[in-house]
Amino acid sequence: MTNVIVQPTARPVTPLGILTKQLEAIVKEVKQHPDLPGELIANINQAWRLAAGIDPYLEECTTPESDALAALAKTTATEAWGEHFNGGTTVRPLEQEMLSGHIEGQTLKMFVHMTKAKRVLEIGMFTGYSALAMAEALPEDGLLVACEVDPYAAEIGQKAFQQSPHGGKIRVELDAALATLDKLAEAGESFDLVFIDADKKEYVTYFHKLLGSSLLAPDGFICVDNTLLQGEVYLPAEERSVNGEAIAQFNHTVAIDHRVQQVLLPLRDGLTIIRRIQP
Ligand SMILES: C[S@@+](CC[C@H](N)C(=O)[O-])C[C@H]1O[C@@H](n2cnc3c(N)ncnc32)[C@H](O)[C@@H]1O
Repeated sequence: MTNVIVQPTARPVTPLGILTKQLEAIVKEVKQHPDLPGELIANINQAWRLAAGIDPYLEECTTPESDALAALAKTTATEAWGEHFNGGTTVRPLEQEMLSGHIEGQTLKMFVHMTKAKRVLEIGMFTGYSALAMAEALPEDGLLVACEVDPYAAEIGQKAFQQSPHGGKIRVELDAALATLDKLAEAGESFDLVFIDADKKEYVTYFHKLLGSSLLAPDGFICVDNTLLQGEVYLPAEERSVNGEAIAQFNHTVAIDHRVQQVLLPLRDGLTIIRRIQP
């Protein structure tokens, strides 16, 4: 019996990925109707090509990931996550699509370089891809504290960290993120860069805890993943999932908070960058 299955293709989990898949289906359908106006068919084809070409082009023009990151992405993609949850191996329903990946990993790594961060906090580590990507940009005496509640995912990450010269900069906190944040705040720990990527329903609480404690350094930045939530945040509210509603409320909370400035980048499933402008 094996607990590993090969899943080479992840399902689309970004607005662009979903749009591309839908356009692809429309292109196929249109091919069955040669009686449609030629200009309409050409426009639909062009729309599909424009959408489908973006992600491969970003991959092509971005610095390749390290061997350690590539191996970790491959390991994560071949785990039988559905079976693991059904069999009780993982405490949460996890899936390969949770991994941030090449472009977002290199973006976060670049942010660590740009901010010259020495202490990074990640809330939601999964198998450690984004943690390792950011750790690769930390100085030798830098530290990344990674919060994860699932022991199985965390173990995969820790094994991968041992294979990287940068893994020694990562400390894993295995517990519910809110408990870890309280513990870190009580210890007076502080971080130059925080990456939020755990439970969408807790994002608002993470945000308030970071700003209301020592956790976010005075000049610190917060990066928040999935702030487009597959487009649900700008599509009609009655069509939203629980996570879509949680992210819509998070985005609104940040937008009206006068202590911060923020920008929502349409990278992958949406990445918001926040900086504190007053205590
Ligand atoms: C989207 S994944 C993180 C992906 C990771 N940052 C990456 O780029 O590969 C979210 C992770 O957060 C973890 N998580 C969810 N809720 C949590 C909580 N309350 N406390 C700690 N971890 C949590 C999940 O177990 C999951 O591994």
